[in-house]
Amino acid sequence: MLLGVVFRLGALALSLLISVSTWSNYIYERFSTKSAENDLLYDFIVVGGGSAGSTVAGRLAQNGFNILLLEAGGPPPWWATLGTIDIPIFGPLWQRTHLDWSYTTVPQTHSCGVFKDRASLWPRGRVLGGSGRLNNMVYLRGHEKDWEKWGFSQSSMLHYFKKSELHMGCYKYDSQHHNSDGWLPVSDMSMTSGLSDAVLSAAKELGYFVGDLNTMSHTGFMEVQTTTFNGARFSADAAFLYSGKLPNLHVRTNSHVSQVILNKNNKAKGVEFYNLDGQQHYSKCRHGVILSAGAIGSPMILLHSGIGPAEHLSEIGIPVKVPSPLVGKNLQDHASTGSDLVLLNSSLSLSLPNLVQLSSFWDYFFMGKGPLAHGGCEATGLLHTRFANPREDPPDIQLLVLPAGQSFDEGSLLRHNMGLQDEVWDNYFSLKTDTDVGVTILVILLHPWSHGELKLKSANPLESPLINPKYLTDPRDVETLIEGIYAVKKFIQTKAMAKLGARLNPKHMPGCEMHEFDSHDYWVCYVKMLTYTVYHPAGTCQMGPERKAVVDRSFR
Ligand SMILES: Cc1cc2nc3c(=O)[nH]c(=O)nc-3n(C[C@H](O)[C@H](O)[C@H](O)COP(=O)(O)OP(=O)(O)OC[C@H]3O[C@@H](n4cnc5c(N)ncnc54)[C@H](O)[C@@H]3O)c2cc1C
Repeated sequence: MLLGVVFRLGALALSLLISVSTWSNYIYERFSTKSAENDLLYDFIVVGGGSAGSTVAGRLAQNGFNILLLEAGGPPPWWATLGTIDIPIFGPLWQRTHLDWSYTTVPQTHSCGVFKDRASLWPRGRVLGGSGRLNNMVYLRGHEKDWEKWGFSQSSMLHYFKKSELHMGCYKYDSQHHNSDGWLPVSDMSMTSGLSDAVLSAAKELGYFVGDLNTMSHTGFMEVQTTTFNGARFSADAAFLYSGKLPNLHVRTNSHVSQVILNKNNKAKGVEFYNLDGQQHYSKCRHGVILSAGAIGSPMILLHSGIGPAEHLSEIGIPVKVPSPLVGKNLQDHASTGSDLVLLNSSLSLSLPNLVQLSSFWDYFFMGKGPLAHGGCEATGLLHTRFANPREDPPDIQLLVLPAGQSFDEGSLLRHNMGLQDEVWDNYFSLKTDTDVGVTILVILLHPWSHGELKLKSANPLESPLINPKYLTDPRDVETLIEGIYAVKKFIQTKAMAKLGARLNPKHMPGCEMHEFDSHDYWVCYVKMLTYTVYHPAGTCQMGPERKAVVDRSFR
């Protein structure tokens, strides 16, 4: 209880710091003199300075192009120079602050039953570095079968992964798959709780491959690799925007792009954007506008530019310039389930008491390790369930091992970040004895059959859109998640996990009391109640050869 209060006070102090920084940022942007972009002609305008935009802007600038990067959020706040924003374990603290777009989906009909209004809260970074400044930093490349399905070879993808990588972990001498002179640091965990060791031993017991999954050809398990340096978060802006001297790269923050300006032949010739003070600006480009505003921001900009499904645009009063029926469609997210599903009777070295100790701050700031350097996830696995063919299909389930669950912070922050109903917190997550430790082997659906959509609410470019992921509307997704839960059950029956006293959380998920615990019907109900996002929305600017697709295979 006391620790919960300490954690809450800490969170409050940080929120105050964030508010002060918002205002100082505003005052700086409002009153400082800016160069007049209106008069400049850039080679490319890159919209969105997140993981993708920072990379593409940095690379193009490195190749001599004159680049304008426009980011709606601010630069990392001034207190970030103290290193606070990059402390891995603090990631969840920045959600629902001004660094986050704080989206909420529409109520879900087949999922998310335990969340307020049956909605899923979707954090997305609104700051230079984008969602890479809020994320869990797990570095896991796509599987070769995924790339093949999209028509890219593993070898060409490997070339680019290696090019960007500065591998500092135990695989740095594996030059076939890793590289040590790129710009993006990839490190091993500097601290684990003991859970990943048990899970990896259990994986061996069960006959899974245990080793490097970033070769892109394996299924099996590994301890996670993270985009960190010396224990601290290293987002793409840090890697690609500041790593070289790039005078031809102009980064402009607090600039919300509302639309792409098209010439009479429908060729992009520039963008319209708004500053914090609501002033409208324009910038022009010679070769093109690159939209990298994320799976929410990019389709929004297209729709506001009059590029999208004609009927939807007419409905909200935006003149149709280029009918493109799939803009905003095909929304896919990795749905997941299983938080606090496993109970241990042994304590782990990552716990709230360890986190708030002075020695943890010492370890982090002076040694680059300790509980503060923990990004939340420790080990991961890629599996084929009985619904996927290992010879032809990519893995359909990912397991992500977290030595914590919703109950970790005693209800102070994480449950609010998720929008969990209070009664569900009280009746399921908060009830634990002194000996029980709730941990998570999150079951993640890698290839959802259920596809959703994004639509605009109005013609106001600053208004949040309607986001409907339609989680679990296709029953095959429910069955695949249940197969993942069965895999978790096999793990907790291993000798390695028995040593920690691992067992299934015996409590009924609220709303599923009518089903016999551990029956198939119970799990159907469970996954429909406890459906999490793992924050990977994608697909809203669908790529494809068909004329209907939003972009072609060169992303044009
Ligand atoms: C909490 C969380 C945990 C995650 N954990 C992991 C993980 O461990 N491993 C992993 O690989 N992935 C993880 N992800 C996902 C990963 O961070 C994203 O897939 C990735 O950052 C997406 O990159 P992006 O460039 O497409 O979008 P973003 O990084 O979100 O960047 C988009 C940028 O565009 C800006 N923008 C949006 N609209 C406009 C506009 N109109 N004008 C100007 N700028 C605009 C935004 O402010 C933002 O900076 C996580 C995400 C979250 C939120």
